[in-house]
Amino acid sequence: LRSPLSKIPGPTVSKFTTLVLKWKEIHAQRTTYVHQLHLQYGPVVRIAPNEVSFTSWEALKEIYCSGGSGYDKTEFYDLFKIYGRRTMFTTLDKAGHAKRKRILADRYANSNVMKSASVTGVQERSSKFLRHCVSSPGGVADIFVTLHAYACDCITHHLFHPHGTDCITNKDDEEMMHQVAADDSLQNRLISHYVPTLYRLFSKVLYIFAKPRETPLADDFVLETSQISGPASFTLMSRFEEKSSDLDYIDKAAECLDHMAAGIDTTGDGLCFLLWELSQPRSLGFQRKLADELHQNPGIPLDRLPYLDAVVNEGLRCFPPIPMSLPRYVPQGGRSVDNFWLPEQTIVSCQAYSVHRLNSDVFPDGDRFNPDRWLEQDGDADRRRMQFAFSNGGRGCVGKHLAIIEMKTLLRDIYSSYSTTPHKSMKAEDMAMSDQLISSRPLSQKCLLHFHPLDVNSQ
Ligand code: HEM
Repeated sequence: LRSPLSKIPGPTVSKFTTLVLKWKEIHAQRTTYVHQLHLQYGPVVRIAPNEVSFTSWEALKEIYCSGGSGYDKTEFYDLFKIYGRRTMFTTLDKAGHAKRKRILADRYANSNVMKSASVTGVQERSSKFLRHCVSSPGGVADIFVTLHAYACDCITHHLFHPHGTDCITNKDDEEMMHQVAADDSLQNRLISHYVPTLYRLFSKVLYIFAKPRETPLADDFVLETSQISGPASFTLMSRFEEKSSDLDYIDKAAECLDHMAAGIDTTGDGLCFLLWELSQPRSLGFQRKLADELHQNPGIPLDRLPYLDAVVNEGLRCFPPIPMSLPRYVPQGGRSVDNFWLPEQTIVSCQAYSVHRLNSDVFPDGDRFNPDRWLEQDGDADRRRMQFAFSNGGRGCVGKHLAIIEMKTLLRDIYSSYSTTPHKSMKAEDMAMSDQLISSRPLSQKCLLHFHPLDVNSQ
């Protein structure tokens, strides 16, 4: 009550306990709970005794960009350690993170991602995705699963080519991909994080009710594949061969598995929500505009298609695959964020879902899917800096360029030749957002779409 945080708006319960927030987390509803609090209390909300959530650009810049990579991460990221090791994603402090990033970032730079061998690999996998969907019985495909397969094939291509997966057609690879993507360990992992002693004592009992994360097939795949020499020169593995003295064998495998996990659900679910939205009757006009742009510009490079760019940006704005808070600690000495003084070690964060919907000066009518907003010259710079789907600053997504190429290639392939509509069995609730540990997926874990061939001549 006497903490400097007592002046921050928020529900009374936040002054006394973290229990309500934890309850919402365990029930996969953290993002919508925090969003409701922002709607009620404004851009700065105390969500727990030692935790504050923000939505403004000033706060976002301070927390994630100050000093280059913003404030240090909290122990929440310990939950994502792999083989007991810290990866670039799970390194908490600035110095450790910068050291690891110097080794890895090169292979995710746009100039490397855009190399012909890299782009051709994505293109082949996108064509395979489309062939698979349109040859499904009645032209109806469950894109939720197939998009994960596509994303897995693309990321493993970038990590290991020519030893990547073929989840779209190979059942064993698909099963391995499921272990990484269909993760139902939310409750188990949160309990291990919040009550570690209890967890150690009762983990066997807990196992019956809440499964831990187990990925034996993916572990084997990565441990084996990351030892094969002679990978293609654009891959992360080839970078590891160049820098072989900097990381040991387990560290390299941990990074690879981490990038697989980071690249499957995010790109897969982001595309899933976007294709679902484009298929709705309310969005068919946007789908038509996209198809028109693609027909009028055959063979034009992906980065010169403004409507395609607008559709991808609007998809990521409305349905950010990581919609929830990215927690950081206020550094030593405390800081002022959005005009509130916060003592050191206060947990602060922004969540993309709220940043994208509540800054109405930048995104008017923020709940509405409207790609056209990205075509307006006015406010363009503000919109792009508030695009928080990949986070911002030095700890923003390293896989951003790869993810964007995957998304644009697939959208171009689909809407150049097909239109999509939802299957009649699908309901809006099926596609409600279900929070996982850090990302969010469609509640029903299925998304059935009809693929209708376009009559190109009548266009
Ligand atoms: C649409 C797709 C994607 C979205 C929306 C996305 C989003 C994000 C976000 C929000 C972060 C910051 C997380 C945090 O601070 O806690 C992040 C970090 C990261 N992402 Fe992505 N991501 C996507 C695809 C990918 C892909 C394809 C890869 C493959 C390598 C990848 C690898 C990573 C890694 C390694 C980090 C940690 C970066 C660091 O700490 O420096 N992501 N991503």
